[in-house]
Amino acid sequence: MKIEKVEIKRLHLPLKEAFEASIGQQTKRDFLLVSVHSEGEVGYGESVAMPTPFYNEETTETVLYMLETFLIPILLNNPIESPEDVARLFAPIRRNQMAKAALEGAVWDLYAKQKGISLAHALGGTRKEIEVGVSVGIEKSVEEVVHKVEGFVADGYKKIKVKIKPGFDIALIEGLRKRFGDSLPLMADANSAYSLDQLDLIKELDNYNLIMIEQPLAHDDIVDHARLQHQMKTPICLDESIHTYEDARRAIELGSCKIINIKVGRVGGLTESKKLHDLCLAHDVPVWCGGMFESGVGRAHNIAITSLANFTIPGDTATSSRYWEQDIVTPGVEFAKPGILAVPVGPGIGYEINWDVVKSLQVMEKSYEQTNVSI
Ligand SMILES: O=C(O)CCC(=O)C1=CC=C[C@@H](O)[C@@H]1C(=O)O
Ligand SMILES: [Mg+2]
Repeated sequence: MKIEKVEIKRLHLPLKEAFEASIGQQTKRDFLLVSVHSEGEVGYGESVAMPTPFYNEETTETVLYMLETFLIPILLNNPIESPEDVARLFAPIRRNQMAKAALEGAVWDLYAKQKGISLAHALGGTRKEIEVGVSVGIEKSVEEVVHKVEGFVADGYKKIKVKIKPGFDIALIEGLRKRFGDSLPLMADANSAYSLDQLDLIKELDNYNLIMIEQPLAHDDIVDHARLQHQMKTPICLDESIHTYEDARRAIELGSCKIINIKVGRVGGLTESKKLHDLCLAHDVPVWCGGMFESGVGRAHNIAITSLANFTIPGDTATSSRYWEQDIVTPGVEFAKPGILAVPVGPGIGYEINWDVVKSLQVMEKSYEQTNVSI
């Protein structure tokens, strides 16, 4: 397959309401929609980097820079047989996982469309439906979060993830358990807001039957997490600490976690996500698909990867209407049954782009064709 052209559109997509976590507040997505063209077919991918480097080191601007300067020229100048070749071509470039994933995801979609199969099928997925969880931000009071969760439970979401930070943690979890009882599938995500100095406080969370605690300690740590996991019965789940298959291998070996959140962008794409999935399966470590407030394009990629067998925990693959007044795909990503999304069976991502919506959100557009630049 020869990639003839790559297009990038930068879009500003406002969230229905602000979302707060310990790392700051989000009010809109500022992201890149990437299209790759070959032999009349077009594949789509999405950059999930945030505009600010508070979740990880990448931003919308760094992704744009890496795409233009290195990744797109490499792709345009090297014919590929399959999407796995893209990961191999990008391997000499260190990190910049979200930039790599945006382009690699578009090639996976293109590849599946050329073969006339769904992206899920191309990835080796077997599920026809996936269970869906929802991520709930920090609010001004425990009551406000409880109220939000009431709505999501009524919608049928299969897992509730609440954001915690020091000062908004134990009372919140206690309030939720009081209101919904012990059977509510509940977890907490700290986005690295704690250190081992707060060990006693973190250990208190063991009393609330949480499915897991996501990334309680530093974003670049696996050693302290291992210390913590050895002293807690609640499974620790790693998010920010895992960027590659090798990171996961080391974390599993150390006992730093019992669950891994696979975010396709954070680990550099679908090929690496698949490898990570297989590694975790071999070690009896369940995985789930985390979200980055994706538009329908990124959401469709997340649904496809979640169709693999070891994605046994509902992911943050909420519906389009959870975050957007109008998504950029049509139809929007919505439940087939409460809490359940159908895995699309049409070619590629299985959703069409709504170009009128894209046009209304677009703040920049660029196109790249074969050059003589060699990297
Ligand atoms: O996309 C979703 O629904 C989940 C969003 C979400 O919880 C997160 C996205 C990005 C950074 C964090 O705030 C958080 C996470 O860490 O998982
Ligand atoms: Mg997280």
